[in-house]
Amino acid sequence: MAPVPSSPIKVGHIDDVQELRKAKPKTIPERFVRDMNEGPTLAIALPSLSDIPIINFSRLVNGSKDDYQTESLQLARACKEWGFFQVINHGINLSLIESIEEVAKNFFMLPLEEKQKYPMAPGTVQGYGQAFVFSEDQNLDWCNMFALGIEPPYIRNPKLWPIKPTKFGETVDVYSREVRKLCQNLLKYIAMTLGLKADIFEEMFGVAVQAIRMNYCPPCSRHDLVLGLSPHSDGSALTVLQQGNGSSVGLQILKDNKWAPVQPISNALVINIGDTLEVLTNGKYKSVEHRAVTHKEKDRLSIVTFYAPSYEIELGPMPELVDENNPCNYRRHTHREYNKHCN
Ligand SMILES: O=C(O)CCC(=O)C(=O)O
Ligand SMILES: [Fe+2]
Repeated sequence: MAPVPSSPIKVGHIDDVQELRKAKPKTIPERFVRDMNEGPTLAIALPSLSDIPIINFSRLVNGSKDDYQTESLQLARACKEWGFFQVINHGINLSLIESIEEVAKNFFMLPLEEKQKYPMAPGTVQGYGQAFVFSEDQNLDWCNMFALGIEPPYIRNPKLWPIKPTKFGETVDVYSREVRKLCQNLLKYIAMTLGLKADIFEEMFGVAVQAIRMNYCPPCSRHDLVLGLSPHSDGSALTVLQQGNGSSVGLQILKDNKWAPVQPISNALVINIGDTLEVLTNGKYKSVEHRAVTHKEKDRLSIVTFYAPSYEIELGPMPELVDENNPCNYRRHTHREYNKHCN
């Protein structure tokens, strides 16, 4: 997570979107209104469920040699051509998937005063509010967010850990430990698809940085005018995204310069390659832009884990992936340096 900026910044008035929704304003406040004609359009031939690669994790871990090879090829294709995939049989207990969703939803349903006990200070990324608002004239997303630093322990801010719902902290901790293991394992299989030794990333990353963000987008009567989450790519190495059961279809990823919706698969997790892995792989694996749209009647919850190397590690394309046919495409930087500019 980005360090706290040293000078205070002015972000202007930020409406809480759940409160706005309750107040049913006749028009959407201007700061939320986006120019939907700007940028890429929605894909006409929408991808079907099977288009965005699905990785059966248990076949990578416990499958026969053939299973492993098929799945591993699929994983390589996903990282190269899509930057996104959905992982099934990931080994995280269904009850934990349900519990994190329940505590997240219950948190967002608390009265505003309760949630505001954990405010996200302007320019910072932990607590309740809207992340990435850095100026008074910036557009806002139709989304409430709650974010916490998880690992290493020094990025935790105990004052921002809610005491309600009662099981919140405990559930976030248990869930985050499981997701951390999944990230470490996925990175092993990803390394092997590149012909690298399995623990290359683990050795390189030091004590990896991990953060969780919960996004809640209430329905919006003018969903054609607002965005749940602006287009961005993630600064992480890997991102693990859990889409709420019964939530509206909101995530869209950029594919061939068109927005392609990701159809949720029950109990699956969506994984995407972040900027850090794109740099390390010298651009072989892609960090793809994505956004979230809102729905007229349905709300949407997503629970997102960002997994990245320690802030102190210097990052650049791995020498194994640079040669005369693949010249170095990125300059070296530390993860901390990178986080000053983006997330
Ligand atoms: O809510 C989603 O589907 C997208 C979340 C996301 O991209 C993020 O939090 O970085
Ligand atoms: Fe993202």
